[in-house]
Amino acid sequence: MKFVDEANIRVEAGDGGSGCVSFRREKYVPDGGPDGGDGGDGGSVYLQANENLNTLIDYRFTRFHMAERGSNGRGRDCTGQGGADLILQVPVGTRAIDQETEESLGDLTTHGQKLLVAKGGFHGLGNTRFKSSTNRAPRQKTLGTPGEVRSLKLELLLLADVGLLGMPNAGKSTFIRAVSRATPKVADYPFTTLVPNLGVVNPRPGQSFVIADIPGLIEGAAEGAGLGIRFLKHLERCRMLLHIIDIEPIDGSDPVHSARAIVGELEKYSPKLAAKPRWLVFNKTDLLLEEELQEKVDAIVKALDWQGDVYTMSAYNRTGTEELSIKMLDYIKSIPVVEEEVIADEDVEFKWDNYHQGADDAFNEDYDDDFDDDFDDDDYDVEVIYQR
Ligand SMILES: Nc1nc2c(ncn2[C@@H]2O[C@H](COP(=O)(O)OP(=O)(O)OP(=O)(O)O)[C@@H](O)[C@H]2O)c(=O)[nH]1
Ligand SMILES: [Mg+2]
Repeated sequence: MKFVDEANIRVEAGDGGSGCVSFRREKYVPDGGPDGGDGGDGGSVYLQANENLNTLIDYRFTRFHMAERGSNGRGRDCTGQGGADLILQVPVGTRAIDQETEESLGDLTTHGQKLLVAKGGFHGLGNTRFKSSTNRAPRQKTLGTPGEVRSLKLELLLLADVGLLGMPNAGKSTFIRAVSRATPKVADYPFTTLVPNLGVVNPRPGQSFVIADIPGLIEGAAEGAGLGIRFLKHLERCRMLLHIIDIEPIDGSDPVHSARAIVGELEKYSPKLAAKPRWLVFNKTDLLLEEELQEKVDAIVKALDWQGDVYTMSAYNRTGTEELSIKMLDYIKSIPVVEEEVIADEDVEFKWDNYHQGADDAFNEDYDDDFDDDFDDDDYDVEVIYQR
């Protein structure tokens, strides 16, 4: 299945239905009062997280999504029907960004979570709402307000506890293969991994965590070198990072230089991500003799002036990988869960009182005392008068 982690869509909420101007006309009731109903509210557009989905591919094909318009009000005090909401299902881990303002509207991190992305229009008022002691046959009504329209960028962020970081060929995919059932491609050329992979690591029965393998980073990635840094966004929700360093690069490059480059790119991408707990893991220990190994590790750690945790492993031979998994599990359990900032579902609240108040004031200004039977030409389009 193709892995799509970004999609641009346009969402349009429904407009509110207009109010109606109508008067009660029945046999023996020749001059009944106003009975024009309000319009219905327009439908809103929501995103809803669904754990059964894992890509945004559908949104590449269908880009326009519209909720229903509210119906207009009708005579006999009939309120127009509200437009149905449109609920778009997206994978858990989706982030919605407003393309114009670049503002994040929210993250959908739990199954079933809903996020309002375009609010439906408010309904217009029928002429019944405008009746008063001084105006018993009002011919005012209001139009519904337009629904919100937004261009959205959807981004799927993988939800993993541990993120793997490192140069191409460091052995990230080999590591995830060693500790989980994930089987990403492994090869001796850079940029083997082109899309992120997730693996579930199960070091002890009933206890597991998720690890994310992303494409390798190189110097200048922030400026677009290699595959760039866009995959780093998948590490934003990780609780810790594992920086994998090839201790004996086949191309003879300096591991210290490479490690610094990775940290530099990380900082350029996001200081918040760079501040996450990070462990150094030296891979490919099988290529060195034991004494040589310790010496080299010490030298690199010293050159990097690294104070944090250091581990060594051979992902290929699977030496040291199990111990590392157990250490990660214990560490993840020991750190408090940082609650994701969940933007609460916004209630669609309509300020009926004020709205009505405003209409009333406008009416009082124009129509005080002497009743004027003129009405706007606009009113004709929904005027309904029942006569028998
Ligand atoms: N000798 C030895 N080779 C290893 C070890 N781990 C990985 N390799 C080799 O290193 C090469 C690259 O491994 P990958 O796992 O594809 O590296 P990667 O970090 O995922 O690379 P990209 O996906 O390109 O970023 C492969 O040829 C692996 O067989 C190890 O522990 N020892
Ligand atoms: Mg890889």
